[in-house]
Amino acid sequence: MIVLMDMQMMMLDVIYFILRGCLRIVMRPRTKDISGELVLITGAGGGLGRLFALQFVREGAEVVLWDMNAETNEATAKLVREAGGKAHTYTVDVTDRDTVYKVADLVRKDLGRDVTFLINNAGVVAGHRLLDCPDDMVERTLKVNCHAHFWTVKAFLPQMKANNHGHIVTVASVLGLFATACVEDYCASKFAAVGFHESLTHELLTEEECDGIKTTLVCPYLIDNDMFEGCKIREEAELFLSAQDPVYVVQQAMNAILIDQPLVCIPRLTYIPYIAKALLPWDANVATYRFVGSDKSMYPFIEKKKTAIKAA
Ligand SMILES: NC(=O)C1=CN([C@@H]2O[C@H](COP(=O)(O)OP(=O)(O)OC[C@H]3O[C@@H](n4cnc5c(N)ncnc54)[C@H](OP(=O)(O)O)[C@@H]3O)[C@@H](O)[C@H]2O)C=CC1
Ligand SMILES: CC1=C(/C=C/C(C)=C/C=C/C(C)=C/C=O)C(C)(C)CCC1
Repeated sequence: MIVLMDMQMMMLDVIYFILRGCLRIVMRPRTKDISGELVLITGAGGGLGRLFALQFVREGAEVVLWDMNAETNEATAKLVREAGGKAHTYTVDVTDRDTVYKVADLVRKDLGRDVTFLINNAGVVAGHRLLDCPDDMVERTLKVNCHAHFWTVKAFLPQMKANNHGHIVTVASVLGLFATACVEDYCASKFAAVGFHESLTHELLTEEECDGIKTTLVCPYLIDNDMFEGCKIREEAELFLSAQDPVYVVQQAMNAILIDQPLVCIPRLTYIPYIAKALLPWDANVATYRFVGSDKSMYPFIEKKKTAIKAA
């Protein structure tokens, strides 16, 4: 009897959330006010990290910038200050667990307050085919794109839990939802980051005293910057799915964060291959990947990397 009542409640919930999801497509929910929040961004010296810093400051937040490159990190801080915001820089290699914990304590001591938003954005890719990829590069990708998320979340979640307030953002990739050839290190690390993020989200949902801590998984498609320079799908397909403007990607991610959206794929078209992967037979997916030229999309990227290494 109880199971039937539970099932009825569950079905009502499912219908309610589907309808709410549809309504949200046409009517944007109210955004939350993040003025005064303390936002920590990893990989803040780079493309998306820097843009995230500027967007958060525009929304009235204060930013803590972590990057292993002190120079580029300072350059981000300078831009933030020129925009009228407050920025605090720390040189941190996020793969170094002890440093992450030590600097997390230092941030709390220096600023006298808790980090409320954590943006796990730092990311790398080896850019070699599997058999040409040095082992230490494989390890580095997994450490930066996945392991580091464990260390930063373990460092800041206790403060968020104590206040029942916070937001954890994982910048993953569409390559954490479906894969393509020749980026094994990257896909493995991003699939792992997605798994970590989802499990963490479920853990927070099961703990009542954590209902004030939100999570957002950001999965962008190829971005028009240096990281995957050369990556290309079939020309005709590029008319529908081109490399994304980094500013647009960060704006879309911010929109999702501000309405506590759990997952955002950028652009929206990339939800289709994600769903198709689960629904279609493997070979049917392979046929579509071949048709749009995504099976060999990394070849020119890897060639470019090789040429750059030879030239250096
Ligand atoms: N570019 C793309 O096409 C896409 C990127 N993404 C993801 O978006 C995120 C941001 O990428 P994007 O801005 O394009 O890349 P960038 O290379 O421009 O930025 C990444 C930043 O992370 C820093 N970083 C790397 N390793 C560490 C480390 N161990 N500790 C601290 N900081 C580190 C880099 O420093 P340094 O410059 O010194 O190496 C750099 O400043 C990444 O997670 C990436 O995987 C997702 C989808 C597409
Ligand atoms: C595999 C695949 C595609 C191509 C994906 C590519 C080329 C993604 C590149 C993403 C990058 C570089 C992400 C970085 O984090 C399409 C065209 C969507 C069609 C469906 C399958």
